[in-house]
Amino acid sequence: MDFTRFIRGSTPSSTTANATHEANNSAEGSLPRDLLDTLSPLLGFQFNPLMKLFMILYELVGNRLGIDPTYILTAIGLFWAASKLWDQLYTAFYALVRRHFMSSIEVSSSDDIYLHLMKWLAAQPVMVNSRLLFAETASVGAWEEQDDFDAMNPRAITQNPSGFLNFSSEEAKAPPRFTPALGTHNFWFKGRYFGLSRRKESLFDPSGGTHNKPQYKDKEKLVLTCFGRSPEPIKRLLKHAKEHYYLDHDAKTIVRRPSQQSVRRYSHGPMWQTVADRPVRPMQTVVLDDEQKARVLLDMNEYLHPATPRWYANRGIPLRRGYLFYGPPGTGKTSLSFALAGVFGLDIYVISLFDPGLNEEDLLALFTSLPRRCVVLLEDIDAAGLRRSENNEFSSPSSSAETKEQNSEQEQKDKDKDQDKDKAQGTTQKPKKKTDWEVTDLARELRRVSYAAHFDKKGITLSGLLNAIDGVASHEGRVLIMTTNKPETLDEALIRPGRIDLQIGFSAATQAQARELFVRMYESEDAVASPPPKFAEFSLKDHLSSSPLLPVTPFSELPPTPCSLSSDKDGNMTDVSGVTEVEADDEDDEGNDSNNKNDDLDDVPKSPASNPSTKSTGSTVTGKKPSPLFLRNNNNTRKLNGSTAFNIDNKPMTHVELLHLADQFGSRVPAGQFSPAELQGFLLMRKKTPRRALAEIDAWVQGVLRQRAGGSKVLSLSVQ
Ligand SMILES: Nc1ncnc2c1ncn2[C@@H]1O[C@H](COP(=O)(O)OP(=O)(O)OP(=O)(O)O)[C@@H](O)[C@H]1O
Repeated sequence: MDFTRFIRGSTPSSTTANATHEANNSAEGSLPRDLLDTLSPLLGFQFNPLMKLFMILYELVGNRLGIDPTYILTAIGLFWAASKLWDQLYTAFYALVRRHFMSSIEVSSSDDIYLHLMKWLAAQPVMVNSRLLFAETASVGAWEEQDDFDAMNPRAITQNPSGFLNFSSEEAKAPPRFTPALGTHNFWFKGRYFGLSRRKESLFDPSGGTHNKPQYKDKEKLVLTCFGRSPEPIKRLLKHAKEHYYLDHDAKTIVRRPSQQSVRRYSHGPMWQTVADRPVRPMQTVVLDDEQKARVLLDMNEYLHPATPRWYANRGIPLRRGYLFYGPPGTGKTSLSFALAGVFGLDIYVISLFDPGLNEEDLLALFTSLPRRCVVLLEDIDAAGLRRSENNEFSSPSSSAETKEQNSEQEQKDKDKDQDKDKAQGTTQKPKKKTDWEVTDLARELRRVSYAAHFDKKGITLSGLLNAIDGVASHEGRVLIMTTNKPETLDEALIRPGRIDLQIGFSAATQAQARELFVRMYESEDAVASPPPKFAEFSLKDHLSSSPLLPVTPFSELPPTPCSLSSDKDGNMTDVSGVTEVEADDEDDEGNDSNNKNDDLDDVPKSPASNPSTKSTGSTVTGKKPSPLFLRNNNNTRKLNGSTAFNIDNKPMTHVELLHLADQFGSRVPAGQFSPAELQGFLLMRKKTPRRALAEIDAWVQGVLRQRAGGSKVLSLSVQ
């Protein structure tokens, strides 16, 4: 349609003039000057700079190209309509194809699979080279940094002129992580074409999260599609991404804790969030009586065996296992929990009963959402103060009379303190007027208010905890570990058999344990860096054959392992694979070539139970010999038994010498006086100077004992 003619004809005021102009225009190439002139005052175009510009362009195109601009406008309009039509058709066609010939899987950002996929996608070259990317600051954990450092990555740490390490520019050097941006992407994987759509949606959070105001929260979703009526290729892709994610997790223990309250309750997000993945703690690094270690290891292994659930079910026993680790602070309760999780390749789920955002329903929901096999760690269970109240009802201090007692006790103490102060100042005991407020009064009042708030708080009661642990709706399959410094304060209901099946006691270090800590601190790096021990390292043929629970697993079916645990005909457990200890006996150490496995086997000391030189004292073993079990693998044993020198503090030292120093160190530490954590602290301050540690241990022991006798809880610089 010729718009110029149409408009021209529709403007009556200019009909006559048009006739003349038309003749001129036809001579000049039909320029629509008249049209514009006519329309401008009518539509007020002359006031609109944009329209003015448009008119100039309109004229220009017409004059220069000799084409009627109306044709161009018409063509653009048609193109636009065609593209819209194409869009509609494409969407309809794609929806049809998707419904009948494609498969898709959606992944929510609140799920772990999302993390797996994102990590995998970020490592795909096709994605990295994509034009639509999302950049994120990649957080580097302490252990990854170590890997970087080992690999001599250019990001290696710099030193400042004074020779000290300097990390100021470290963050700046960290490269960001690129993932596909919001929108649609396509990629090939193993010969298949996949579509990936990353979308964002807003969810209403009535809890208000941190600001306590209802708000919308963004949540992401990934949709993976592929051609074909089976989603199998996508499932394979997800499996691959998961394997990729856990590639280096074999040597890691993942630590999780409850997610934020708002995520758990309102966003339908995950109940647990990962807070750390740390290197597996090798079992041999936990210094503990071998018998105790073996007991818990064997028990846990039996419990986690795939045949166990049926055995339990057939007998109507709930599939749950609980351990109580008790003992003074710093004796290795948490360390053993982590080492156990590492041995069995389980994640650790840590719950703090002090978490103000945790109530009984949450606790139950958390236990219900645990994976099939995992370790649940409830630390310092005594400090939560869960016990029955006087009328025999289960309650926490928040609702018990105990707290009230504590409150009034404290008030009484405050009053006594005031009186003492008065006495010391020689002032007479004048009754104070109600208006004479002092700082102590204010403090007392504040405490009263905080106690009142504590009372109001809906905390976790003992019955709530018991219900979560082994109520009818409670999760089965988990291993529950409770740790406590004061087992005697626990309610017997909490630790009755069925809830706690095994109790492991920890105590201050014996001399043998002090010696072992010394060896571990200074042994060569090669010896320390043994592969993370898995359960399969312990061959349990003999044990299993006597077990009522499990079918005998043929020895050959167990994966090849660097060390094995077995029991002799008397039931004493010994190491039969080369996980051998180094004899404390110098004669044996010197000049003995222990590469011969038979020699190693001969060297294996008997378990404390069968060894007359050692004596079991409940939680610890006294005696000279260090732990024979779980100590180190064949290679390390070879190194340790040999007289090969390794460098420590740039000075050569043979293992024989190290063991000799360790013996002396152990004999100078009084048994049962220091926790392994304290000894570790002392050694860490001298972590590269074993000879200095030996020279200073006596002074340290005397200094600490003296300070303890003086009631001091802090160590002076001279003692440290
Ligand atoms: N038996 C042990 N063997 C090896 N290291 C130990 C042992 N006990 C303590 N440590 C060291 O001491 C530190 C504290 O240990 P851990 O946290 O396991 O003690 P804990 O008994 O759980 O203490 P708490 O009761 O205060 O929680 C850790 O660094 C650990 O390596």
